[in-house]
Amino acid sequence: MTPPVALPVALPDYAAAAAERLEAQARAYFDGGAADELTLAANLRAWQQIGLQSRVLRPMAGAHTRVELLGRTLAHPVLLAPVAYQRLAHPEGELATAQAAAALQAGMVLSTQSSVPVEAVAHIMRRDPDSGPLWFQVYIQPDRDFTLALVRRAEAAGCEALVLTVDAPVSGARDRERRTGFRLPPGVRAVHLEGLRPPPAPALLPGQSALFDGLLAAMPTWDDVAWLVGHTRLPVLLKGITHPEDARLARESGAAGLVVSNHGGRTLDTLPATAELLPRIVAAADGLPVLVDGGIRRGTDVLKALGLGASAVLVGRPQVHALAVAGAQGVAHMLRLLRDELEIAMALTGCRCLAEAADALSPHR
Ligand SMILES: Cc1cc2nc3c(=O)[nH]c(=O)nc-3n(C[C@H](O)[C@H](O)[C@H](O)COP(=O)(O)O)c2cc1C
Ligand SMILES: CCCCCCC(=O)C(=O)O
Repeated sequence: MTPPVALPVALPDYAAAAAERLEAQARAYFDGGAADELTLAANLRAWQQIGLQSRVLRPMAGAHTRVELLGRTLAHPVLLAPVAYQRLAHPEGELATAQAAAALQAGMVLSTQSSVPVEAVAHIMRRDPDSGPLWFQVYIQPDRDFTLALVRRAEAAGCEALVLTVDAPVSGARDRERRTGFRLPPGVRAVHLEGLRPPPAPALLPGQSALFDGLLAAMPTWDDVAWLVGHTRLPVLLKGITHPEDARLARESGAAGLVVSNHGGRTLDTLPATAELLPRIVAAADGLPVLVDGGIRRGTDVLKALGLGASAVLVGRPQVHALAVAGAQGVAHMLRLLRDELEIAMALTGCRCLAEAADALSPHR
């Protein structure tokens, strides 16, 4: 007899089921972190270690999960983080993810390194009048004109914000990927970067570093943030902020919001967990909306993040796990699970709206 197929009932179930389906290289790419993966593990653990406080007998009729973000009312505070190359997980890739995001009214941030073009993803999101916003994640390329042309495509497609990722001028030491010899298979590519020519390799003088004087010489600085803000009508959020002083510089450069992120533990290993970093960044942001990602796997994690001052959260890996297991339906189910868990957590903490989330945190945490 065939054993019954266990239906995922929580996000970790999708991670386990995806691990059985994905080939070793894709799994290393999606699940891996940098080096010893200490930050990757810390992200998960830190949310778990924050306690909540229950409240009883509160009237909950009319309670809701709505939040205000960049001038829009969102049905709930969960967005899909930019995750590159989703066609590695499922043939429909980001198109399936967009279908799910639209159905579950979740905002979606499309990666510069998406395996499906922004126009096609925007078309899917637009078909649903209740869909959440589509934002476009930008990696500034050495060729600034190329970057700007990509920004124009995102604007024309109807994206409502740009998310400039600033924490990955270079890939982290991705040991897991290297152990499997990770390579993109034929047919999966960064479609937005087609036609981008790598800059000519500079002739290095003796003693110069191929990283600092080669690759990084054309990488963005704070001046480029101001440049991007000045060249688009869209709000620009900076993703990858972990230091309060960088939060201040981001405000000065014209950022409309921040994402506290350590790239899901994929860049600098031993960075603290985002749950630990969040309160100081919220304080330094001085009213700018602050989003957070990294290790969000439970509705209770979402409530804790909002309790610590985040305006919304993003989930990364869970979307590709669910995509690998059941395509668009899987991603929609994963989002539904997270939202249901958030509502349960709010009910049990007596939290009628997310503006009250701070009261849900345990004073003993
Ligand atoms: C496979 C994978 C690809 C990613 N690609 C991008 C990307 O293209 N751009 C970006 O800004 N962040 C990227 N990230 C980072 C996510 O946006 C997000 O910060 C991180 O996944 C959040 O942690 P979580 O996976 O624990 O939810 C990627 C993460 C993963 C796991
Ligand atoms: C130089 C870093 C490029 C990484 C592109 C995709 C990504 O952000 C990730 O895999 O993580």
